[in-house]
Amino acid sequence: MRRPKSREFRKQQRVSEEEEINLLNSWIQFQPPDSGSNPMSLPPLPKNSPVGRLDDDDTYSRYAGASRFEQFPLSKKTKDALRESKFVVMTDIQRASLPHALCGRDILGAAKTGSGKTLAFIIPVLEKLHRERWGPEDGVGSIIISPTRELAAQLFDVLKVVGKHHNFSAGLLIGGRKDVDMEKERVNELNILICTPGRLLQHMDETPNFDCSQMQVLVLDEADRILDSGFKKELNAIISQLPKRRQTLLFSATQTKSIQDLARLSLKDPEYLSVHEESVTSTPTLLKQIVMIVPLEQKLDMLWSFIKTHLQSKTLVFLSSCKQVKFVFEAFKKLHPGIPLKCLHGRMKQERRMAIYSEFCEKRSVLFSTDVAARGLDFNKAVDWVVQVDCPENVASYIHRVGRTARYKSDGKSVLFLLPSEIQMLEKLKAAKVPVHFNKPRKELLQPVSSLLASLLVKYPDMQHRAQRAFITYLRSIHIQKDKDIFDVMKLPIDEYSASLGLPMTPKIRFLNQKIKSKDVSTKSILVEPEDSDKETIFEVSRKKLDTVAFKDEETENDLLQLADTANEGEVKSSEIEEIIPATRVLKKKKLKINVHRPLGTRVVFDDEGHTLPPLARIADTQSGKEMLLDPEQKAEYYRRMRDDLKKADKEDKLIERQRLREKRIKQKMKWKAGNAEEDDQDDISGSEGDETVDRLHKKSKVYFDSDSDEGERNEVTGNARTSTGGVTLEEQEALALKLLNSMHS
Ligand SMILES: Nc1ncnc2c1ncn2[C@@H]1O[C@H](COP(=O)(O)OP(=O)(O)OP(=O)(O)O)[C@@H](O)[C@H]1O
Repeated sequence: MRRPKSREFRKQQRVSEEEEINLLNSWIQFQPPDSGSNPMSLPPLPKNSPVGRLDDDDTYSRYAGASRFEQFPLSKKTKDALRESKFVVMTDIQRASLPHALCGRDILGAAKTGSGKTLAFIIPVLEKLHRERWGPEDGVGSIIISPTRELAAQLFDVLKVVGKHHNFSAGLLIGGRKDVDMEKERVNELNILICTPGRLLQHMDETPNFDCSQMQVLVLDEADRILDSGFKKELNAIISQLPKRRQTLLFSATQTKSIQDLARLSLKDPEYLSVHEESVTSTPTLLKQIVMIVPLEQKLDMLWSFIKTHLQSKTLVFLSSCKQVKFVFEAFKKLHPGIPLKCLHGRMKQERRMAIYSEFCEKRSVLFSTDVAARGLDFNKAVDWVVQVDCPENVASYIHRVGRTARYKSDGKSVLFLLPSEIQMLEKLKAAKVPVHFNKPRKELLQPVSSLLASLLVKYPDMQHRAQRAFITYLRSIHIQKDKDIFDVMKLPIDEYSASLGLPMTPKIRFLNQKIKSKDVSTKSILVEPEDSDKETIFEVSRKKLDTVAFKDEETENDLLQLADTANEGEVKSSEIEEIIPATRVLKKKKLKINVHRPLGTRVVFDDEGHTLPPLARIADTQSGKEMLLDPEQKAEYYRRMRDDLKKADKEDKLIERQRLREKRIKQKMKWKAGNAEEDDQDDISGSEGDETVDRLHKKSKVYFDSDSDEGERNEVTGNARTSTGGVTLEEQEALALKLLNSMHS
């Protein structure tokens, strides 16, 4: 009951003060009511002050030429915070948008990445609520929506810095946080919400009495992303619950001009401010952008070589799926490149995601990421390199990814690996005013990694699963791309790619089976067979002799990348690309190694035609006989049972691997205990307790896991309970299979 009264009171108060407030325009000495001062007794107007409402064109033009925050009619609290944070001179987008935003107009703001768009909407939000004398009991006054959690957290940090002298309450509402109940209790007390669309909608749907009917300013950061189809449903639902009378601010480096998109937001006579539209380039001027043609099967070699030759750089690597990120990160980590590696993707727990983000801000390292890190993130301005291993889905995505470096006044570099079949991307970049240098790598610095990966996959069976998943998801990501001019999964050298990940055999790709069957010409056919003399030069982009110019920077000596032809920027012809010499399949050179330590039951068996057979298939073959397989019904039954057996065998393999890991951990624990026991021995000669512990540990090590549990999650069960959970030993498994086959045979 207190709230309506309070709003009513404020309304009356506003009416009575309107003239004065309008004149003062809250630009100095204004104390909000909750600071303890009497709101009715505003300080007198300073003489000759630049007074006047900001919502008339006269006043707008008065401030349009201002270049420093100090010159703007902002509240003292905002000004103080800006000055303390060393924000003195405004950037182009701030200078262009602030006068309009402070007048209460709707804005569509577009400016290059790293050009200060965040302050261009945080300041108007603070000023609007400040002028409205917004207090805790007024509830939600502004909602700022960001497409990703990390970006939302970053915006929250900026808000805390610039709004530190104000008395507003603000909340960060993002998915993946467990304290949603606590949020529900407090969300109505918050004045500024910074949120991701999903979490905001969750509160709108679930939080009792969640009220944003008084909201004044709605901000969409990375507006084109939030308005695109991925967030369509959420955004429509959100908009339907917001008051129509509001100010709406949309910002992005790649702004949408789609009438349909904008219509959904019911903008009122918006100002379209694209401050860099006339600029020669659509990317930051201090950004050096390189494109290299890298065949799919050599991407990891190239990435590995890049990392090894840029150990002093902070590098952000983009891959197209979580599973690729996981695989490349885990595999490279095991190979110890000599620089810390990190990974970031949407499947990680939120706390971990935030921790990785902060760590990467602080330390020189290589961060492998999906597009969760593509937009808005400002890693302390210090990313040296952005490496796009997989081609972005479109030019906008390219611009945002490279925009993680060369922010504000810093410089930066980026490199994009393009497949020969993705050459059309160059045309699109050129059309979008993205200046790229076409480079070829220095082959003497290349360090192939595929054979190392193959060994890794033998040593760590779980890595094989990761590699398979990475393989499939990459192909799927290409398959589902909309832009078929660039992405064509049928042009990919699938077997070679599989081998380059270290996989012994190409995994089955169900979604492509039909297509692949009908594919009679592989991509190899479009590649020209190299002449003998060229056979080793697998990374030559063209056989044409080009004058090569070294890329001049502090890392020139070690630089893997070589500028092929500066005059050739973005103008590589497809005919040249077709001359790329195909790589020899890595596995051909690899010596066959037999791993005697491989766990029982995991040996790969091949049939006469070279196809892999599951462990039990061989037994089936010897036990069954061909006649039985000729009968269709029996055959179907046989296959069904065989499938069940294979599932069991697969579970068994997983179980063994988990057990192996667990035993390894226990051994380590024992070692550690033994170390401690040695120390203890000096005081306690009997040492019996230590022995008991070891014994206990031994007993404990005989555990079975429920193989249906999620990856990484284990449900331990005791030996007695194992049959009830489906845990069986390998011997039992094989005996069962034999029994089954015998019974079928008889
Ligand atoms: N007026 C200013 N003076 C000094 N530094 C500024 C100013 N405005 C912004 N910056 C700094 O510039 C960097 C980039 O700003 P911001 O993150 O707002 O860019 P952006 O345009 O939103 O980029 P993106 O398009 O990638 O989201 C930040 O580190 C920010 O602190």
